[in-house]
Amino acid sequence: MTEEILRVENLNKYYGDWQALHDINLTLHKGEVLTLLGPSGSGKSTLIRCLNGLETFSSGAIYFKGKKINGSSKTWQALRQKIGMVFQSYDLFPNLTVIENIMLAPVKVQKRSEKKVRAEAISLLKRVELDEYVDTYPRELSGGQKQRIAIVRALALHPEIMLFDEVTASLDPEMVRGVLQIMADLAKKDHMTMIIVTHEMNFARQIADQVLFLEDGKILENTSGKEFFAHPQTDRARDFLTSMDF
Ligand SMILES: Nc1ncnc2c1ncn2[C@@H]1O[C@H](COP(=O)(O)OP(=O)(O)OP(=O)(O)O)[C@@H](O)[C@H]1O
Repeated sequence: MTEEILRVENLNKYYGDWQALHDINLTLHKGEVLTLLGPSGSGKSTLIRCLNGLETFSSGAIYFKGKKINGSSKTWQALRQKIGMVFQSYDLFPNLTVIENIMLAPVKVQKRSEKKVRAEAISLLKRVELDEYVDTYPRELSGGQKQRIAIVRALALHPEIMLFDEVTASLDPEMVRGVLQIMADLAKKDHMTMIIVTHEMNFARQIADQVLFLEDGKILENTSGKEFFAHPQTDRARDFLTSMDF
């Protein structure tokens, strides 16, 4: 069995009196890809944000490589370098160039050698075919390019797990494929451990080792990708797949 990277036990999350997540349990091993699927408002973003400390949770526990995460901000600060996150909105710093965006945290936070970080950033940019934009500002890039840079920026921190929250949702259709291809490459070639929230069902089917299907903050199905797409067990999941034209 490969190493356990992340385990969530009985996680509950309230916004005020209202419960957004109910008793969430999941386990993810090194190199596995988990996709979080479910209708709008089912709690996918809330869950992924709890996993990197952007949201607090009300009860339950999260373990990173077997170690329980205590909720202190210091613990999260250290952990966040191991947990790469890419959002729907690219969140690049507008006043920094592409290379400055990528190098900022590895140099300033991780205190790694500037020369090495730069060389690595350039090789990552080559990989996503954007090395000619090293000194460009984000405003001069397309949405798809910005999203590829956001992925590179997260990878430059050498994360042990990558979280992707609807990273193609605001992209023009012709930009989507390039971004999904990079994510597929990370899974297949780098064996990156990943959690992906996506509405791209064909992509999810290709990439998911594990699927969690959420509705109203509850896990209705937790199964292999193969099983979920071939034989969804619940009417809700079948309806969802139909509504996604799948
Ligand atoms: N900060 C907040 N305060 C109160 N309620 C919130 C907050 N954030 C999210 N919610 C509610 O929690 C529920 C789950 O939202 P969440 O964004 O996690 O769903 P989702 O599955 O990611 O949806 P989508 O696919 O539309 O992004 C929704 O009903 C939402 O309105």
